[in-house]
Amino acid sequence: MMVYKSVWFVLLLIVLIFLALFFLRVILFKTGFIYTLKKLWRIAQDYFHVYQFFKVPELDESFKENQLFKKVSLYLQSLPSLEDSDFTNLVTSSGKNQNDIVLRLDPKQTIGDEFLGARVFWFHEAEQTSDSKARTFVLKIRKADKRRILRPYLQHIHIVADEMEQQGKRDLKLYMNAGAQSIGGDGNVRWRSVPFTHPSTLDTIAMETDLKNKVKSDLESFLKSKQYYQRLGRVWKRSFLLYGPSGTGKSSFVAALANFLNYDVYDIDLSNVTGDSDLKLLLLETTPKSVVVIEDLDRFLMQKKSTGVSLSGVLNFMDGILNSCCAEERIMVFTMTSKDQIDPSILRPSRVDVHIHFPLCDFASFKVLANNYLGVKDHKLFPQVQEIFDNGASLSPAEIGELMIANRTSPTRAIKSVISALQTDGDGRGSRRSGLSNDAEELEERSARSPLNDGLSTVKDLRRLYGLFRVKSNAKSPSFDGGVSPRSER
Ligand SMILES: Nc1ncnc2c1ncn2[C@@H]1O[C@H](COP(=O)(O)OP(=O)(O)OP(=O)(O)O)[C@@H](O)[C@H]1O
Ligand SMILES: [Mg+2]
Repeated sequence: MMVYKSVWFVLLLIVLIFLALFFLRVILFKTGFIYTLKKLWRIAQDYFHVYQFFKVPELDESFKENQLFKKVSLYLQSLPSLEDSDFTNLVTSSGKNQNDIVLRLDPKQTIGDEFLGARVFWFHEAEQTSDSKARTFVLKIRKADKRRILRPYLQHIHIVADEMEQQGKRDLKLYMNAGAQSIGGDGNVRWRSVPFTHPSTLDTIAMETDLKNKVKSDLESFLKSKQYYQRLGRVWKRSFLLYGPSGTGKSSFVAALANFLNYDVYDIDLSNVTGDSDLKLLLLETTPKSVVVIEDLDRFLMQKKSTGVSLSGVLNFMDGILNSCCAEERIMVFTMTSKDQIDPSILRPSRVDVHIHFPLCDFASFKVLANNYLGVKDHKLFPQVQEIFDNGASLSPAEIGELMIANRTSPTRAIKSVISALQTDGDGRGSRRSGLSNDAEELEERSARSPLNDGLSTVKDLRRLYGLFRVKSNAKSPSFDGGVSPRSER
């Protein structure tokens, strides 16, 4: 009887021990008791170390964006400790894909990072100035580790951030020059920015395939040629002159360039520039890896009223002589309707590296548009469309695109509306093919033209309805007026 009782007692004891262990495990692992112990241990360790603090402000002393701040911001997003920390901010990406959720360091948050066996910390410091945007990242690093790891750690941040940029994880920005009135000593900057979300890509631009491939390989070789440019003592920039009638895709091409390269865009409005030195300062305040654009340069140069920017100011700007600012890659783009009345010095060889002509739509471009807008690769009406194009009739891609959008529910109706618009409005402006020429060497021209047709048409209705197409000047884009013979263009 006694043995029987003690067996029961032992069994009960074992069950109790198991239960106790089970509850202890739950308490230790599920309640964060261990985590708290670890944290206390780390705080105790930190207490006995001497730390140094390195600040990375968002703006430098001349209120220019600090590139290191951008890189640190990107780098911190990649840290697993940000995801694992007690709390952090979830924000929607301000970039192209607004459905993306990204993690952002909270102003009250400190996160750790490990590098070469050393532990470093990052936190935010928001400075309360008149400009509420003044933010600073602070790197906290043990004094004993500083000499060993600081430099390699900063290099590591550069490498990781550059990789992330190349993978398109950087949110691109569109900068616009704010005008003289907003530049002051109180921290106001020359450039204002908004997220750059233009969806245009080189694939969605309708242009000759050969030309597109040449542009792509030109850009790729530009990206790889840092040493080459340095050896030649030349500014590491590439410049493009885009010319062609309104609505042929020049601005869309600029956006496509930025998306292709993953570069920010600086859009210079010359009417907001007070003078040549202001223009230089604007260029000085652009950041590397950017596309700097001046739109409608011909219109500006031919304007009667003076804006303070001289031709030589523009030429210096185009040459990017400010080597100090342009040591790193920049793409410059100038757009214009036509090169005909432009001062020859602007077109001098080597001033602008690549000239690209944006013509009115031809059949090949039409097919790209039909694919983009209607999802149609082939259609029974295509031969008819081709014949009309072959006879010289043409419209701008913007006009054709609008017709397709308006009739997008029925591809057949859309193509028919394009056919009828080409027959009534296709005024033979499409007599020049697109071309890319290095140092102003032009591609051949086509001479097919067709008579101008008067009368109200869908395209004209569209023009009136949307007011989409800016009529720049009668001399430069006569075909939009309908009253001037297309032969007088060019
Ligand atoms: N070559 C093209 N490929 C694809 N879409 C185009 C093309 N050209 C124009 N479009 C469409 O037409 C619209 C207007 O084009 P965009 O603003 O790029 O023309 P633009 O040449 O800059 O005109 P402007 O000289 O009036 O500024 C855009 O919505 C664009 O999508
Ligand atoms: Mg444009």
